[in-house]
Amino acid sequence: MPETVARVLHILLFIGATVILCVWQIELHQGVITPWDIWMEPLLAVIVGGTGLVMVRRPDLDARLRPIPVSAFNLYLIAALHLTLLESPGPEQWYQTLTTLYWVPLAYGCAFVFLTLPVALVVCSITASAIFVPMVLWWHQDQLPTWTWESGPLLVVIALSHAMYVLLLWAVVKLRDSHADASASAERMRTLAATDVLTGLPNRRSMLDTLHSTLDSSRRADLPLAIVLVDADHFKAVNDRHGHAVGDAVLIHLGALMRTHLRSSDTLARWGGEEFLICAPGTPQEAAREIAERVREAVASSPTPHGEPLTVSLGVAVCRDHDDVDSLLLRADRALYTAKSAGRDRVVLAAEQDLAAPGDTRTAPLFD
Ligand SMILES: Nc1nc2c(ncn2[C@@H]2O[C@H](COP(=O)(O)OP(=O)(O)OP(=O)(O)O)[C@@H](O)[C@H]2O)c(=O)[nH]1
Repeated sequence: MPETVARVLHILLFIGATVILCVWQIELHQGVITPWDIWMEPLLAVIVGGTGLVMVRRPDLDARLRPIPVSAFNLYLIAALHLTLLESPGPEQWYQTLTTLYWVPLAYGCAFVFLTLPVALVVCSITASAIFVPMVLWWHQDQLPTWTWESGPLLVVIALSHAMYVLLLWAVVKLRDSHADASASAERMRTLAATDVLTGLPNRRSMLDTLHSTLDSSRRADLPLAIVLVDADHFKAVNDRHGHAVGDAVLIHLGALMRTHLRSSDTLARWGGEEFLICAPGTPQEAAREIAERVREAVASSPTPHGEPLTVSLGVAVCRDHDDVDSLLLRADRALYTAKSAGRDRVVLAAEQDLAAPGDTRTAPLFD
């Protein structure tokens, strides 16, 4: 996102420099250019385009460079207007004043696009004051000789329209910021809703979404999908002996430890209580067994927060043709149950267990 913003600003600067050069050429050819614009317009184009170039080459300087084209543009307009009023008292003053004034809202816009809101407001106030205060004073003292009596009301109308531009820009920036805030807090809420508070891992709800989408994509790509249900052994005893807080610390340790032994493409979630679930896309049966064994060994051999040995039992299921998420989970759960019954601290594959006990109909409730 910040790169997109930077790219848009670079494009704006290059287009801005090109437009200034076009205006310079048109005014030169039509003979309506002022003596100062003969050099001020190309100088402005060089500053604007040059800043864009430096920004592209040195993105680290972006924030420091942003005020340069904005200040140059605003200062140019203030200078051009004052020079027009002081140095060009002929009939062309009217034309030159108005052509300068209609560029000023663009300078306000640049301030809001390139600078922070408070700085932009300060820049716009300075520009508007530097333009309108002397003009009104001169008009009031009848020092604008070629202007007719309509000049006064016209000045007021233009000043009001400029105030409206600034107000509108302020409103747009405020709306944009509040939209960005709302998007960020919606994103935060989405993350919170999908995260287990204790371990920071994806929670059951989020894992169910992952399972459904991974099953679909694995089917489409004709890739194997394995899941591993992991359950801490005798965890109740940890709580009973060391207290719930230590039990919590053990669960956090378990989640972090297992995460380090999985690929980045695998998802590890807290499935509930002392149960974790691994979703391993693109994993056939033997590889799934290896993952489960690796996790089991890592847990058994790592120091624990409560200073006692900790083991886990694991049930592995690889998706078959007719499996859906529920049946896959059920097979992993049965394999885990077998691992527990067989003495814990072991890995059981659903496929082996299906063969060994085809009549097993244990159907523990899997979903809340
Ligand atoms: N500290 C802590 N304990 C939890 C949490 N969630 C579940 N538990 C505890 O985990 C224990 C699970 O106990 P059991 O279901 O009997 O299982 P177990 O003692 O691990 O025995 P087996 O699974 O049969 O090896 C219970 O005492 C729960 O209170 C949690 O978030 N924090």
